[in-house]
Parts: sequence; structure tokens; C-alpha cells
Amino acid sequence: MMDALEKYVDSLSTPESELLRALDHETHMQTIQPRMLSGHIQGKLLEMFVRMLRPHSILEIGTFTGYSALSMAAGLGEEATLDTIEVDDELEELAQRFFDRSPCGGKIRLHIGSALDIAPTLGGPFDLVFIDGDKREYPAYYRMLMGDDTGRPLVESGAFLLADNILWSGKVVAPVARNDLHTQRILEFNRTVADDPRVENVIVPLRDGLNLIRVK
Ligand SMILES: C[S@@+](CC[C@H](N)C(=O)[O-])C[C@H]1O[C@@H](n2cnc3c(N)ncnc32)[C@H](O)[C@@H]1O
Repeated sequence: MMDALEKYVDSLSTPESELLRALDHETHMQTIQPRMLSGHIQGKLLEMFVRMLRPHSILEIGTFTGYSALSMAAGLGEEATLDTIEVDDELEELAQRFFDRSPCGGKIRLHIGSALDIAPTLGGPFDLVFIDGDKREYPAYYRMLMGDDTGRPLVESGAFLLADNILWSGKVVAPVARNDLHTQRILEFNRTVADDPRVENVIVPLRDGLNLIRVK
């Protein structure tokens, strides 16, 4: 049933661009975990969010092969920029090659290293942040973005944070193993956001779950 619904949604949403289709294909050929890529529907949703919010500066934590970065860049205005950070330097060549093939690629700046080290050096403030790095680091990304440890937040009132995979294949509502740090930290992240009076949020159960957060 879900497969049929997914096919229906897919077939009646604006088709993926040729470039994104090629990137999806190459990601499946060249990487061990191609499932990490956002994909057609989530990519289009990210592009739509960008078109609606009209951010001047986007930060992405976790580039992987660049699918979500290219999707968001497609919705960006002329003067706007997207900084995307990837810790795995083996992904740099593939992602940059696809950015170079895109008419929007000039708006994307790819940084190699941990977002926890690099993001604070980029200045900000960022109008939109897509959090899609290591799930065990989600609470640390949130503290960094809100300036909890430094007193220097990377986002201001009116900014939006979008955190991916926050339902973690349903593991957030199942008993959690002691050594399952991924699920534990996602649970901590979702609880922190829900209890934080500085933000309002809604969890969207698309794909593996998106937490959509607005800084008040
Ligand atoms: C789920 S994938 C990102 C998928 C991509 N955003 C997309 O939608 O196509 C997560 C990526 O985050 C990267 N990553 C993990 N920890 C990171 C960190 N501290 N800083 C930057 N990237 C990180 C991983 O190497 C991996 O490529």
C-alpha cells in the first residue's frame, strides 16, 4: 500500500531535474549508503521551503553527495548563498563536480571538516539551517546554532531550522538499547527543542521525519 502511495505522490509531483536524477544514480553507484540522500520528494520540499522563506543565507550540516544542497540552491534568489559542510573528504570531488554542473552551483560553498568546527567560523547569521549530519551530534549542533555554549548564536529571531531523520525509522517510540547512541541523541534533540521556549516547532512525518523549528 505504501509503495503504491509513494509511486502516486512521486508521479504527480514535479519531476526531478536531469541533474538530480544523474546525481541520485551516481550516488547509488559510488557510495555505500545511498539511502542517506534526500531524494526526489524531500528535495522538492526543501526547494519549496526555500522559495517560500526566501532566505539570504542557508547553512547545511551534512552535504553527503550534494542532493539536498542542489535542491535548496534551486530555490535561492540571485544574491543568496548556501554554505554546506561535509566531514568526509572522500565525498568532496563528487559533490563539487555536480555543483559545478548546476546553473545554481555558484551559490554553493562546500566546506570539508566537522560542522562543529567550521560553522562558527562562517559568521552567519543564517536564515535557514538544514541539520542532516551525524545523528549522535544533533544536540551539539543545536547548542552551537543557538549559541548556548559560546553566547554567539548562528541564528536570529525569525530563522528556521530543519532537522532530518528525527523519527529514525520509528526507533524513537521503541525501547532504546543502552548502546544505541543515535536514537538516544535524537530523542534528546527532539525533547530539547520541544521544551525550549525560544523556539516553536512541528514534526512533519515525511520520509524519516523532519523537525521544522522557528526561532521566535
Ligand atoms: C544523511 S547524510 C546527508 C545527506 C544530504 N544532506 C542529502 O540530503 O542528500 C549525512 C552526512 O553528514 C556527514 N557528517 C557527519 N558528521 C558530520 C559533521 N560533524 N560535520 C559535517 N558533516 C558530517 C556524513 O559524512 C554524511 O555524509
